[in-house]
Amino acid sequence: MNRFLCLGEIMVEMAPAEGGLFHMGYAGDTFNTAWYARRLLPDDWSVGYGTAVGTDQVSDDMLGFIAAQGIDTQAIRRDPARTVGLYMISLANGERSFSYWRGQSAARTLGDDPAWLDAILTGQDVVQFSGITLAILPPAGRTALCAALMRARARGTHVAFDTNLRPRLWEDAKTMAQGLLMGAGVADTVMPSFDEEQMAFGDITPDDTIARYRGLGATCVAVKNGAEICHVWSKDEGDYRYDPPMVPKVVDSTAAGDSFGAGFLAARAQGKSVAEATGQAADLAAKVIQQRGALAPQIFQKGTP
Ligand SMILES: O=C(O)C(=O)C[C@H](O)[C@H](O)CO
Repeated sequence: MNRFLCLGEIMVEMAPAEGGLFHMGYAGDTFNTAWYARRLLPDDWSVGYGTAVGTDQVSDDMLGFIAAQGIDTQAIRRDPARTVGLYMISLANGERSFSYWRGQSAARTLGDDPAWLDAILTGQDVVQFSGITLAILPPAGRTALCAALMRARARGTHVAFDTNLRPRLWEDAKTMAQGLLMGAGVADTVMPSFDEEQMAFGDITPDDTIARYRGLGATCVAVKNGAEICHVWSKDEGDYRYDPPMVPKVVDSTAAGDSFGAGFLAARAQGKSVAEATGQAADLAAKVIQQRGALAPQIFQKGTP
């Protein structure tokens, strides 16, 4: 069995629905990636999620939901002193903004126990984490998590980092930039978004973004760029450019990057080329942003995209 693990925080999600109502679900950037990866990878891959939740009813319900999605819960620690976080999506013309209630969530303790981290990371073929995974941790937790990922990488795990910038979750812009560099520094594959890299590092072109992460040791960098051309570089295949399909109407951009990451990593994990991986990633993201909420089961109903 091959093993794919995503690490971070899953929250209760309140997504706007018709008639001023909200639909309650469960989501979180790295969990969304796990959820899409589960639908893309064949059965000889296990897809797991690594996090910490509480021991209360909502944490039990969340675990039940995760397991029901076919996602392995063995890497989920229970913390009786804490519970899970919550976020609400607000939409304006298809662009989303988030309000969070996650200050004391159990997932903030993800980096607290290096022995537990080593145990859950051992034997994983691919491990994905994000800028949000790091942002929610205290400084010592960030360092401990990156050190554990570095040890896993040395044992042969492919580590993937989605930079996913959320300035409000970081202490300040300087700490955020340092955190992103630390995360990228332990990763084989880095998946940044160009607009965020411009904001955090003042990049002029996607090639600046690629150069920075290559310099930190990445072997593959896929720069997402909304509706614009996606620039990808890999050590084995060199430069690749992909012009994403036109999306007639963006309904909700939530999880665009998360689903792109799932499409890209699932294809690469199965030995597909950068071109195939980018095509699968961009096609999936294009479908996801035409649906409300982070997880869109309806797009899989008539077969795999
Ligand atoms: O913003 C976050 O922390 C989330 O995980 C909420 C969303 O699901 C995520 O941002 C979508 O990418």
